Amino acid sequence: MNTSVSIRDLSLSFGAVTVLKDLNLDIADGEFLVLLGSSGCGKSTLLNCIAGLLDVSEGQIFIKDKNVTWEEPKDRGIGMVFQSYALYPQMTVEKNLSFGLQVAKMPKAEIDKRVARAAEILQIGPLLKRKPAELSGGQRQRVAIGRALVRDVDVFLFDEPLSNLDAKLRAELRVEIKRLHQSLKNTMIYVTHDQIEALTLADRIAIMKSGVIQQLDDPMTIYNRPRNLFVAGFIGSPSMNFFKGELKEKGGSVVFTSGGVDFGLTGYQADTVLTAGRKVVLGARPEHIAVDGDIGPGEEAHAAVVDIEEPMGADNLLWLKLAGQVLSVRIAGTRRYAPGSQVRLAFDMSVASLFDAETEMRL
Ligand SMILES: Nc1ncnc2c1ncn2[C@@H]1O[C@H](COP(=O)(O)OP(=O)(O)OP(=O)(O)O)[C@@H](O)[C@H]1O
Repeated sequence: MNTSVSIRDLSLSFGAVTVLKDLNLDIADGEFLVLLGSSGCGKSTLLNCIAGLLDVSEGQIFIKDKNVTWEEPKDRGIGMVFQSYALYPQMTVEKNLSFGLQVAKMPKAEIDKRVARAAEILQIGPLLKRKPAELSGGQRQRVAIGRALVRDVDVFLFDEPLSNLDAKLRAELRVEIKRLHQSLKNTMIYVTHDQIEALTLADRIAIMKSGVIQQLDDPMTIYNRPRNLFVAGFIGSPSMNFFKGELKEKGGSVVFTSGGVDFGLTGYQADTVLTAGRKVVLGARPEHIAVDGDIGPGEEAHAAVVDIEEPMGADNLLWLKLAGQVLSVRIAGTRRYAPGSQVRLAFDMSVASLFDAETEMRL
């Protein structure tokens, strides 16, 4: 791979607290990489190390094959977009865009060209004479992106750029950022705790927990083949269903058993040999369980009872009881079930996940 950013054995501690430990990560030229994790997992710290806003304790950072570990932020070829916009309040939008270039003594004609191009790409031309206070949150964030854009950087760094916006605007700007990446093809590293942003924007997602990357893969692999229980539970809304149980021998093959109910594992794509006696957790996403009429001929089905339903327009989320456990199943919004209804359920094991109960790793 043609590497744009390379992080080697990076560690960072604040006093006695180690936030990042021996972290390695290669980001390809033109890639959209999302750092995803809950609050405090170290994703902003990692981004700030790449930006040069924090000194690393150990390790090295390369951008375009150049060791930038101890370079000033301005010399790294990066542009950063923050959650808080960080615009100069007393300057017009135009001045906010051009100021950095003027300080760098760029010729006026070139500055004008770049500002005009950024304004066109981000559709902020009519706002150039306004000050930040006269803009909406979404417009301010466009200006903040424009400020990185005019600098013509190799790598864009985004730190939760959409967090301060309301849900509708967030969805709109998410699409714009994706469009921006498709047209510019720059390397982009994007920090978020929002799994929808991660799944929709990323070429690859690095999911972090306690300063350690848990899985680095394309969104569909992360969604369909989570490496461990943490990733499986973090990605997906509504969450994946988890059943505690164990593997057992039945009629010459290994099945999963839980609460006295046996589930055949036909179609399961195991990474390791499945051995009877092992304590495991079965994970099944709500849309990977078929109900009644959706069950194919000859498919193994189990009796369950509807507890409640949550109609959401396009989808209906059924909460059911099976083998003494509660699970959720997503069906079409037009299909309705009264509480107490008896239904049949079939699990699609080809897209299910099995985890070792002790190590929590995928089997
Ligand atoms: N200057 C600092 N001094 C001490 N600890 C810090 C400092 N900055 C961050 N930390 C700690 O480092 C850990 C990682 O912080 P970081 O901001 O990278 O997390 P994050 O995943 O980006 O979370 P958030 O989404 O809340 O910003 C946290 O436990 C935080 O308390």
